[in-house]
Amino acid sequence: MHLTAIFGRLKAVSEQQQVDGQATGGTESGRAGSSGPEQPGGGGHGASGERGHSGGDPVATLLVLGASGDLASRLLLPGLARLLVSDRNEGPGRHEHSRDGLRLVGAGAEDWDDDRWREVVTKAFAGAQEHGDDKGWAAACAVRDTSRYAKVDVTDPDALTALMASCEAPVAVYFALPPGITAKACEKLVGQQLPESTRLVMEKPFGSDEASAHQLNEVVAQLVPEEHVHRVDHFLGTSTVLNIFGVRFANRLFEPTWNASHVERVDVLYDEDLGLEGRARYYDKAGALKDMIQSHLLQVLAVLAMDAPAALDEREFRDRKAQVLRATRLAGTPAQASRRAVYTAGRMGDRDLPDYQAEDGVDPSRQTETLAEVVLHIDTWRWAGVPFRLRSGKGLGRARKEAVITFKPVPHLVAGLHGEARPTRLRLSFKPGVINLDLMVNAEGDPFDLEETTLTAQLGDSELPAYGEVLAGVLDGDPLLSVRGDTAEDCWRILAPVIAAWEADEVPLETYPAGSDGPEPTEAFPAV
Ligand SMILES: O=P(O)(O)OC[C@H]1O[C@@H](O)[C@H](O)[C@@H](O)[C@@H]1O
Repeated sequence: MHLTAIFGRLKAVSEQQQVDGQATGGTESGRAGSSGPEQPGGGGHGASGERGHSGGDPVATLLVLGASGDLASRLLLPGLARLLVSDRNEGPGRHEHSRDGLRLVGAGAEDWDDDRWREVVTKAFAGAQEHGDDKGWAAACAVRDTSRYAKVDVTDPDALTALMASCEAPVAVYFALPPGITAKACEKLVGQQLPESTRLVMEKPFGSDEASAHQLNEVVAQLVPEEHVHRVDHFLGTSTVLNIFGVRFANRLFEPTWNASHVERVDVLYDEDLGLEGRARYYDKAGALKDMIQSHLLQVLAVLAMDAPAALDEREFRDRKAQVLRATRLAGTPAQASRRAVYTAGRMGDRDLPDYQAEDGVDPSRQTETLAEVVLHIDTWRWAGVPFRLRSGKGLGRARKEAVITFKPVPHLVAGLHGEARPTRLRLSFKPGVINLDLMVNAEGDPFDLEETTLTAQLGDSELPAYGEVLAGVLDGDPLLSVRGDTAEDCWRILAPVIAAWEADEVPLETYPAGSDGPEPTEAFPAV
């Protein structure tokens, strides 16, 4: 099922609840999303970001800082083009804002002119034409042809605010920049007058530990209200992650069993058959734990484990996610509940991968892991004692990207049924979008023998790629799918003991040949 379809169905409920909330004064309008002051003093933000409501004013200008970078050309601009050619302007979706008249401004340190920038935009937009009709493509072309470029030093607050002021408001400022530069640019903006209703869009990692994330939240809170901050986690924009809502909350079958009484364990796996792919400069400093688990997989865990929100609006949804993450902790000591490994030379598919530590740009003394696993517990009535294992690695033989919910065995197997009753497993595959339900049934031939079978539902292609979905939220002024400030801090807090133990070399760095299934399974880290 598509995200749009899910949202389409749930929208009516959400709107009704918002109406009810307004009528009864029931929206708790003082809830601060992040730590830090609730209403910033220094910035010139307007009051349009009403709390408890998804969606504010649609954005008039998308200002991309870091316009010449890889993120802009490879993900952002193609995602924008797909959004513009899609029929999302006309629903059924969460919002029905028209994006006619959207302005796109690229900015960066390069001495480019408008033509040079438009070449980049043209190239990045080209692939979207086949996904839309003539009207959609005309809308994308209009944005492309009116886009402009500005040279700017983003750490010069006067220059940056002057550029923002030259754009039609509301402006969404997308920091497609390394996190250190983004943080510096934000710090410099404190005390500056920002245009009305400015949105700030920031990529992962948000901070480098709990304290720095907290500090950055405090800086950002002085610039704009929390609802105007979009901390991007593109996994929240993938339809297959969002389809977890459909499975969980639109079926009577699963929700009553979605708890510690019936679930044995939950595994969230993101095994990639990719190597470094030229990203040593970034990846060797991050490693699998910070690159994937600290951000993406904890978000997936939150969506899998949260209580049902009353509505899919930013406050309800993000509150539910935050509750889960606040209750999440490592299931034991780092030595018991975390595992790290690095790939050695091997053959992955039809290519040879060198030893990770021999790759260009890798510093072997850093002991960076290319595979990380952690086991977490969620200390709530719903999940007490259930292990949630998160694992992600590169250089693996098989790309396996799925959440596996393993249910407990039946309490008693009826005498006379032969064979082993293996536990029911629900496997939600992120790529491709497939839902599998492994069940025991009576075998063909002998009706008293048991055998396992799998029911499979193939999910259709999503209308938008993840960055198209992320940008839809940004341009609609809806932070629903972005990470709230308190949650960004919690994700660092959860993994802090692991990071410290790995830095102190208290957990051995194991190895696995590239192209294999990773390190050998153990009791704490079993194969599923
Ligand atoms: O499968 P996707 O959508 O490309 O997401 C996975 C990627 O997510 C990125 O955020 C990580 O930096 C990459 O290392 C990873 O490969």
